[in-house]
Amino acid sequence: MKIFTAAQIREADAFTIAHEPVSSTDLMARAAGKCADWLLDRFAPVHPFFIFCGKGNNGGDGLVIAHRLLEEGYQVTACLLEYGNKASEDYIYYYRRLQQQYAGRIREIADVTGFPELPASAVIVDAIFGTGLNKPIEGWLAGIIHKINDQHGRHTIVAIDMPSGLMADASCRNTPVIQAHYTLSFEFHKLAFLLPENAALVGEVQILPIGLSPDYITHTPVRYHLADKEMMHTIYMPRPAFAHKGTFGHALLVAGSYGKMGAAVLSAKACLRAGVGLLTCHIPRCGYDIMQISEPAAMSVADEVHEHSAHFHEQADARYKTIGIGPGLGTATATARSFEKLLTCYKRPMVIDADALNILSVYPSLLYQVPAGSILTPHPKEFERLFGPSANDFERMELLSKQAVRLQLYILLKGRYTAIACPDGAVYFNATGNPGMATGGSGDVLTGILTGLLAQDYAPKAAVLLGAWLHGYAGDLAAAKLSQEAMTAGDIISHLGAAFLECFY
Ligand SMILES: NC(=O)C1=CN([C@@H]2O[C@H](COP(=O)(O)OP(=O)(O)OC[C@H]3O[C@@H](n4cnc5c(N)ncnc54)[C@H](OP(=O)(O)O)[C@@H]3O)[C@@H](O)[C@H]2O)[C@@H](O)CC1
Ligand SMILES: [K+]
Repeated sequence: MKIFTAAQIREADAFTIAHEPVSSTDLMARAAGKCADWLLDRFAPVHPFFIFCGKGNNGGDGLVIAHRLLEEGYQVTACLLEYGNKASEDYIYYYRRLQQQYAGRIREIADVTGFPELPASAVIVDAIFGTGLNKPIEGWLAGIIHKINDQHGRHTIVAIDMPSGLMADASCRNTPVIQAHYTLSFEFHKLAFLLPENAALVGEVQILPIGLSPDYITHTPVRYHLADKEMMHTIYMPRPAFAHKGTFGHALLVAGSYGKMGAAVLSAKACLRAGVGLLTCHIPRCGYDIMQISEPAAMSVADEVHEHSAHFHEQADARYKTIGIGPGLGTATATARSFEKLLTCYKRPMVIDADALNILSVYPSLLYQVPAGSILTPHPKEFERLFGPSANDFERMELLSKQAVRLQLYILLKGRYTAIACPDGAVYFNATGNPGMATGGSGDVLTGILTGLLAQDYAPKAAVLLGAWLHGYAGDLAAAKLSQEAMTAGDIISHLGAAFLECFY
């Protein structure tokens, strides 16, 4: 699914009205009607509704919703905020209709003292500002936003299109924004919904299709995308019937050090479960028995050094389709040196994670040696160590995309919506996964999966999109069976098979 900017959403709106048989008032009726359907489905008539409307088209949506709920016999107060702006044409149209039939249900509010007393079990609908917000909310309107937020623990707050005060494409940190329990948004996700800094503001997001022009949607280029199942079906490659283990590549995993062999084992198991043909693990001498016993399907090569690996560059030759490096590796100087040498001799796309990323952040010039098309998988702290801090999440997304272009790498930034930046600057968000995966070893599993997919000849972009999707999907299956609390990284691996089956069989 494409993620459009606020300006593009306005364009899509205008394009639809110009090219499809729908007027602007009808499109508003359709969009707001979808919200009303959702509200009617969710809340019984015992809930009194307070619908706060601004004077643009978001407010117009609020008026349509108010009218519809009144028609259905609900108790509704339409709270119209009179802040001096000229109302939009569609707002005026639906205001007149409401005024004609339900004048008694309209309440005009011109300052904070006009904020209504809310009875128990009231539902607040926020239709104050949507994509047209062009500056932070100030003055008494900000007071209304605070008053609504004060009700967050007592009443359900449903935002229409966006929580008022939030901008689709820019940070609103430290400005007044509605804290919604639900956001009912039209047709597309907005970038703002996918960034951690807004997690407490948007609540649960419902995307409601409103029939915007498919022509516009298909032909308008965007930077941001939300990965979906449909996309995975175009990526997944079923196995040929006459396949043998040579068909699915030989991967080298460079991982583990004294006290951190678990990371190497998890990564190896995940790589095998992702379908690699053959796997060799380069591990420190101390980890040899551990790996051999924990994962008999993997071959092991022990380093000369006991506690960490320092000679893996000697291994890295054309036998290996790809290399996954980093989980539990440690950052000993000898390890860093071996990594540096590996980067001069091995030129295929590889997967770089954890301590291998930490080595890159200590020796940033090595970043330029990383083979084009490789996949880096930092969490936010590792990302900051590599590329520096950002003032907010929007700037971090810019930086992510810029660095992927500059270095010609895939950079996967872990999070609730993991963001994957590509060498052409495009960024894909992954929506699978859950907070149960915020647990030690989860990243090592991802490295194993990505390495396994690259070895099977998935192109790096396909591998990183499919790998992130499967990792999250398996995590969701594990959480459904075991709970988010009780699941461990190993459970992600043991649900990978079910994830493949559910998604592709
Ligand atoms: N996408 C679609 O296809 C569809 C979209 N629809 C709906 O339209 C919504 C977008 O409508 P919109 O463009 O009229 O903008 P909206 O957010 O209502 O506000 C604009 C008003 O706010 C004002 N204003 C701005 N900032 C301000 C501030 N800080 N403090 C005070 N005032 C401020 C601004 O004034 P200005 O600064 O321009 O003078 C203007 O008066 C969209 O979110 C969705 O709900 C559906 O109905 C149909 C299908
Ligand atoms: K709103």
